Amino acid sequence: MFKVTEDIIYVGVNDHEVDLFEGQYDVPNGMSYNSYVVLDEKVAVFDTVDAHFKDEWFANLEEAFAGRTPDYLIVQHMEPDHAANIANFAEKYPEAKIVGNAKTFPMMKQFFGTDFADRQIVVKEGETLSTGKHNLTFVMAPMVHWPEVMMTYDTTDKIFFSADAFGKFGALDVEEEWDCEARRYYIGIVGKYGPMVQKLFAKVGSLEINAICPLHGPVLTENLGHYLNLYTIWSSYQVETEGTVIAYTSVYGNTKKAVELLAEKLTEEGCPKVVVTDLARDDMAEAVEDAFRYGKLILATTTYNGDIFPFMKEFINHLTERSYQNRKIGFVENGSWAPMAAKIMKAAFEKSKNITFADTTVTVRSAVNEESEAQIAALAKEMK
Ligand SMILES: Cc1cc2nc3c(=O)[nH]c(=O)nc-3n(C[C@H](O)[C@H](O)[C@H](O)COP(=O)(O)O)c2cc1C
Repeated sequence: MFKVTEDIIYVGVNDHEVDLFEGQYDVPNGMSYNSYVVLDEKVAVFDTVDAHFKDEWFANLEEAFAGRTPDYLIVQHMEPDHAANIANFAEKYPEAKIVGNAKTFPMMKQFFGTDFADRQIVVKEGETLSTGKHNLTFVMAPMVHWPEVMMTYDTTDKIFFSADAFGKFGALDVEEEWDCEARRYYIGIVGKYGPMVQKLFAKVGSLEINAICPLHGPVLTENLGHYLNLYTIWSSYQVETEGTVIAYTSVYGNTKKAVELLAEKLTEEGCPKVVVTDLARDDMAEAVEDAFRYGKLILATTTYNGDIFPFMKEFINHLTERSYQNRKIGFVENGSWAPMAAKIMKAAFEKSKNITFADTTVTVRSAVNEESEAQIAALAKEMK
């Protein structure tokens, strides 16, 4: 627990047990599930926490309440890592009203069998809830990243409660820099919804904000421009860092040899940053994060039973599913009798916006030879 401001207290929890966050993300430094209390004439609680942390969260609440009882539970997001304890909270604090929007309560009924009809406060865009000194204005943020998400601006302390936006992987009791795990989190969880993040920014961009209180990761209190700038880049699918990612798969090492040679040539050609990732062994979410971070991408894979290798297929799907765009892509294919991987990979991007393709395709027939070496040198020149 800690004070965000004089009246706003952090009452969230850290989770170091979670094996795969949201069922797919490896989170070596765990996760935090954030919840906040506004202690004013009235007491308001922002969101609950994951089901496994009811007792710890209740203990934090009681400590923060210091003998008072809550008047409101504000539900900004219904995903179970935040909403799992709504019913427990409602039972423990029967006087508290549940604040949500028109999309919140039907989802609540689905998860808990009740929508607390007699205790609802249904809010709309721009409506304000006063707790006394604090005026809480609600900002709808549909599909950032669920339909019912809303965020809240406290006009008094100028605090922006940002739901899942501005969150990151990693518990709060682990010291780590923000950008990498926030980028992997954003691209993975919010990446598909860039246009909705842009719509949200159009609404809140002019607000004076002293701190951002997300539902995961640290409360952001300094240099807020840095975070807003990154979200602007990420949500508009722009290149954040100049460089070239080589994402590859290789069964017996020949495609890998081609990739290693290509990485060398790229560096010789003055490429500012070369990132190489083995899609079968490296963290897939990290590879996806890198593909969105840098401006150029080389996909290198084996032809595999007349198709492409499974990890490459999965990787490309992660990109196209998140509206991967505004990038340049090059291909390295391997095939021992009928190489066709480059054609298949290129076709996967036919609906993607503003993608340019390198003129050179590297075709390795089983193992690198003089011909494919020359193609590798040519591709490096195009993709540096
Ligand atoms: C299970 C399996 C299936 C393959 N299917 C094809 C194929 O359909 N067409 C083809 O030209 N090569 C095929 N290959 C050969 C690979 O594309 C590639 O030439 C070979 O694995 C050497 O590359 P590597 O050392 O990077 O794995 C296959 C390889 C494996 C292991």
